[in-house]
Amino acid sequence: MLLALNCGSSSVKFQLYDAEGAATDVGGWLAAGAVEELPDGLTPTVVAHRVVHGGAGLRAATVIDDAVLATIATLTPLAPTHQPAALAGIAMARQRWPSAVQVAVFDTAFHADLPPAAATYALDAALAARHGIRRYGFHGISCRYVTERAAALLGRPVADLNTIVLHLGSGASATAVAGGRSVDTSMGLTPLEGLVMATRAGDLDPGALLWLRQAGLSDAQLDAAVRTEGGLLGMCGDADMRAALARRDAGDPAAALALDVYCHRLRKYVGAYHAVLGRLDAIVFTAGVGENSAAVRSQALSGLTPMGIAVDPARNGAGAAERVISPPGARIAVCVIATDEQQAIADEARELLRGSGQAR
Ligand SMILES: Nc1ncnc2c1ncn2[C@@H]1O[C@H](COP(=O)(O)OP(=O)(O)O)[C@@H](O)[C@H]1O
Ligand SMILES: CC(=O)OP(=O)(O)O
Ligand SMILES: [Mg+2]
Repeated sequence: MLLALNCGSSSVKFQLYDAEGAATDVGGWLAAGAVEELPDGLTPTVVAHRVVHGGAGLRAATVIDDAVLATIATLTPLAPTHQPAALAGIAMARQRWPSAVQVAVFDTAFHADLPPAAATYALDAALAARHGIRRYGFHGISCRYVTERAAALLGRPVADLNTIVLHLGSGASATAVAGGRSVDTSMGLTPLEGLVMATRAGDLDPGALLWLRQAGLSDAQLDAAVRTEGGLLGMCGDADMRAALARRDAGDPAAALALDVYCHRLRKYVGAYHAVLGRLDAIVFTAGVGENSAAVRSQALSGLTPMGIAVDPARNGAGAAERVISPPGARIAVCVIATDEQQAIADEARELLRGSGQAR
């Protein structure tokens, strides 16, 4: 039995898989931090954990030993919303199932081979190297999974497909995937860069932080401004997209502006990544907002018909978990694909253990 554990910023998602790799009926989610409340009676032989940041040292899924654990812990300052939850999950699992193999599966791994032109920040090279400042990228577990599912849906090999993945959950990111490889992604050194998120600001002039520091904000206040009190929450008072949409539809101008900023940022990344890829075959919407909000999907891609990108209003309404929502015959397929990070974590762990002969 393999237990996949996804200790996230807003929840703990878990799923148990049998020896054949099929999901059992033991699975669900708990509130963030409630990892101790996993059901009794579980006896996994493998526990596979989602770890958001692997840094430069952990570039692929790996069995967790003390050295790996120490490396994961050193990356906490670069992902303070996520890394402590993963460490707590690993500590709990090691204590509760001491003979199980613990595996870490990294959000950064899918982006480990980003082209240098996309991974490098234009800083003093020695400074950047000394402090490990480069683009790592996140949501890679989800990106890889939905890219493969989209290729299957469209009946084309992953290797032939150029895709933009829009993972829109609490955290949100855009990724350009060329033939199954990540070639650019909007999150960077940390999961703060890029799109507008529930409470994270995303792209910001670094001068704004310097200016706010000049104005007397403390380190903790600067952190809050961009990580926990920005994004949708900061602009309109609601972090939850459903609430923001309801407020906009009821005529709240702050919510309307927040939605406009959110969708404008998305549209800008779609255009940028179309240029990065040259030829674009598919755009994939996934995660809580991407899977469930027809309003965000249509607003984000509005006005792009001259680029061959359109959403069919009838298809954009509720429908199958994996479906095409562009008009029939469109040059660029727009898809909705429900992500399944637990399944992807389980698959990657099983692949690793099969390779090292530890599968069971
Ligand atoms: N029907 C919906 N319409 C709009 N947003 C939705 C809907 N359902 C869920 N969401 C949004 O999805 C987000 C959470 O996405 P999810 O992928 O579960 O996040 P995470 O795993 O990062 O915590 C929340 O902001 C929530 O408002
Ligand atoms: C990396 C990241 O931001 O993850 P999440 O969207 O689950 O917060
Ligand atoms: Mg998530």
